[in-house]
Amino acid sequence: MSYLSLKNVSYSYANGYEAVQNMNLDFDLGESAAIIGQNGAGKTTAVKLMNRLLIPTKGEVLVNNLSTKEATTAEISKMIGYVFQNPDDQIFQDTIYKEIAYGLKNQKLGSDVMKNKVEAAAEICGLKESLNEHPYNLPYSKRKFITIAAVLATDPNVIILDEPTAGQDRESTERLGKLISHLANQNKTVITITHDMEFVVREFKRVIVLADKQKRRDASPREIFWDEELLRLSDLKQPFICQLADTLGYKGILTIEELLERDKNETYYN
Ligand SMILES: Nc1ncnc2c1ncn2[C@@H]1O[C@H](COP(=O)(O)OP(=O)(O)OP(=O)(O)O)[C@@H](O)[C@H]1O
Repeated sequence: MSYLSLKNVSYSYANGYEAVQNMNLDFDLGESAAIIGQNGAGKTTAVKLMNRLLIPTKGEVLVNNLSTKEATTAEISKMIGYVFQNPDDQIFQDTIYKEIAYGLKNQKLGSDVMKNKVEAAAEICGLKESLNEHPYNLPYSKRKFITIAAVLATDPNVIILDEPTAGQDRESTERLGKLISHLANQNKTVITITHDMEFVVREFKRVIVLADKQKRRDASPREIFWDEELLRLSDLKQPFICQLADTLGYKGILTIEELLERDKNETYYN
């Protein structure tokens, strides 16, 4: 039994527009995945169904065997943390400390325990030195880490990140990669929506492609990024290294190391 399951899930918005159609997905604990797809494919709608921000119109979402139709939002958000695409939709406290601590308020923790949890989440997000600052004193890229820290502090088993690399420089993108590995080592599940294909190749072993409201494929990055028909039908592009390898006539390459190795062997044998 998977920890998180979408079973034949469809969702229509109030205006009648169906954004997710008959979707089936399963996630075990410790299993991370990237969700990719064109704008409007239904990615954000799908993840909002996972944490009960939306409730399926048809089908069922089960979290640890509990249907989101029967659970409260508070029950589900203890298990599934969601980091919004835009941090400014999530930040409303006047210090970073208070922002990270906010989700812990109902847990009736002693102030020392609370402080330890806030500091641990801040540390991993590179914010430990800024806890007394106003969130808006920090640039957008760091504000995104404030919202990640606020979710991590509540210690959910599943963390959903919506476009985490958007607006991030290389250093912050590397920090995100380390964070995802760290969470996987703690048996957490990280589900990341992204348009950043290089990030997908570096950080994920499982990729889910959504197109036109539906799941098109759920496979490894190599299978996804060398499935030319899938990419064409889903209007997706290969990562740059795959494109370069393709131009050189090498199929199935995913990383620069693999490309250099293949090129060395070809040169050697020729
Ligand atoms: N509140 C809403 N009411 C009606 N339609 C909506 C609403 N929110 C989203 N949609 C529509 O549902 C479809 C799927 O939107 P969704 O945000 O899930 O796509 P997405 O794959 O996350 O896209 P993006 O990459 O642009 O964030 C889009 O056509 C969008 O316009």
